[in-house]
Amino acid sequence: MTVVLGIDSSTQSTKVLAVDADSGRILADARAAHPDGSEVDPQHWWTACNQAMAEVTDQLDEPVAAISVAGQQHGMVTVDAAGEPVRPALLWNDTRSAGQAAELVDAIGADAWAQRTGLVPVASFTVTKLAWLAANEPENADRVDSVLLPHDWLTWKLAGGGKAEAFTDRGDASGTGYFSGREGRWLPDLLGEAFGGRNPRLPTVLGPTGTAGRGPGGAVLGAGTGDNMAAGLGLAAGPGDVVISLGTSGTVFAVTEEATQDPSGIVAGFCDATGRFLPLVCTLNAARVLTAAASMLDTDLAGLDALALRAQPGAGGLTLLPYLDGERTPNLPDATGTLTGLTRHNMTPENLARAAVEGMLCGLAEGLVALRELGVAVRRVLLVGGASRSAAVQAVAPALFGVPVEVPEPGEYVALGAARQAAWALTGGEHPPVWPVESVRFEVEEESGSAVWEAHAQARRTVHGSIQSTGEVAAG
Ligand SMILES: Nc1ncnc2c1ncn2[C@@H]1O[C@H](COP(=O)(O)OP(=O)(O)O)[C@@H](O)[C@H]1O
Ligand SMILES: O=C(CO)[C@@H](O)[C@H](O)COP(=O)(O)O
Repeated sequence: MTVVLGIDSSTQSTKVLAVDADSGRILADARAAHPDGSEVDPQHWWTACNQAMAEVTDQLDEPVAAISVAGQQHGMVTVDAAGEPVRPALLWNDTRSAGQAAELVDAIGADAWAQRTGLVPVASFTVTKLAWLAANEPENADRVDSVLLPHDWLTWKLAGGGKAEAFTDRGDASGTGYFSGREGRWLPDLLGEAFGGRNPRLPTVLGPTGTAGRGPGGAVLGAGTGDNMAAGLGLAAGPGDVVISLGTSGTVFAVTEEATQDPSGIVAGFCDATGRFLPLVCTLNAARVLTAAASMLDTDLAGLDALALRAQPGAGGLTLLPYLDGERTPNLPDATGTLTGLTRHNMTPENLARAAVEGMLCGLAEGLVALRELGVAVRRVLLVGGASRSAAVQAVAPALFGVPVEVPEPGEYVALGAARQAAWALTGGEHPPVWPVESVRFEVEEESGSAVWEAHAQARRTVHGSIQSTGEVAAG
């Protein structure tokens, strides 16, 4: 048996799966938590990665032949000439660089950004974080020898760190804001302009089956990729499939043959992990809206589900705009959440729970509309991420998305995608190994979706006006 490891180093935790490369059967799994916060010392990820890997390998009889790491996208990991982090990493959900994002858009215009990089800068993207570092911590900026993403840094650490060469893939590179997905190359001029004329070293970009050296025990290291790209690979998403992930972030994405460009900035034109493209919409507020709502209602996640399922669609007229951590799509980095429509009669725990589920899902439903507008076919939604396990989410999602929803089992598709990439790195060839994916299907049974969605859109217009992609809020 050939054993491969897939590692998912995402915002809240590291998850590791050991998989039989021939059948796709899961042999062992483990997870280790990360600290909270949008600024994190990468050493915490390394500690969690080693802890979860050790737990998995202790359960195996065979050696590990290959390893791939999938990581949360966009995080700015700055490394000095001695190979040490210059400062804690700034994560994708850190909004402090919103001002720099707006300045970068003003400098060359949203159309030029979309054409050159597939993206229009918002605070999540690495390029804006480097601009923030240059403006606010110039001494740290001067010490930066290379800039890596979380998955690049972990792969490099697995290869021994120090003098080992650093690698990335086109999927994760496409989320930096200084990479051209269509041309498959870095854009050092954009990086230099954002980073005050500095041009740090960047990792070598590998193709889907490229290898990044050898890791622990001589295991082959795959290129790794961003967590959303890995989920696409783990699910073998094809035409008509839209993946919606309800993790720390909410993401809506599809795999396409052609690169997309959306100058409105709503859909980011990323690359995928198979040589194709991954148009994606991301919200900052997903699974943690439900944990926050459960805590407010003094219950747990199962209790929140039970409450939400007792309420009627539309939550008796309550609408939650769940911008609890600010928001990226729509681009409202400084927003807070809003609950509208309260009356003495509808202010019940059941309606509050239902409004939290509907509010979170409406943010994703907007992403589905944006993908459709770019010509992406939507025949079914594949729902993954921690909150896809919620019974209330599974019940409410089909009506709001307007298409059948399939929840694949088991749940860790980012780690599974990383494992599949590792197996592909061993075999080479045009296509990754075929592994079966079982799922449970939920049909559209209620007509209530469009009314809930319209109430959400109306609340958004009332509270935030009509929102432009650059973060401007125009009354309207
Ligand atoms: N049954 C559930 N209902 C709602 N949320 C859940 C459930 N199970 C897990 N979650 C939430 O999912 C989140 C973790 O999802 P995950 O996809 O692992 O996140 P990430 O990969 O972004 O770190 C946590 O916020 C957790 O509370
Ligand atoms: O910024 C994005 C996508 O553009 C996020 O999806 C991050 O990749 C973090 O993902 P999770 O930790 O929520 O899985």
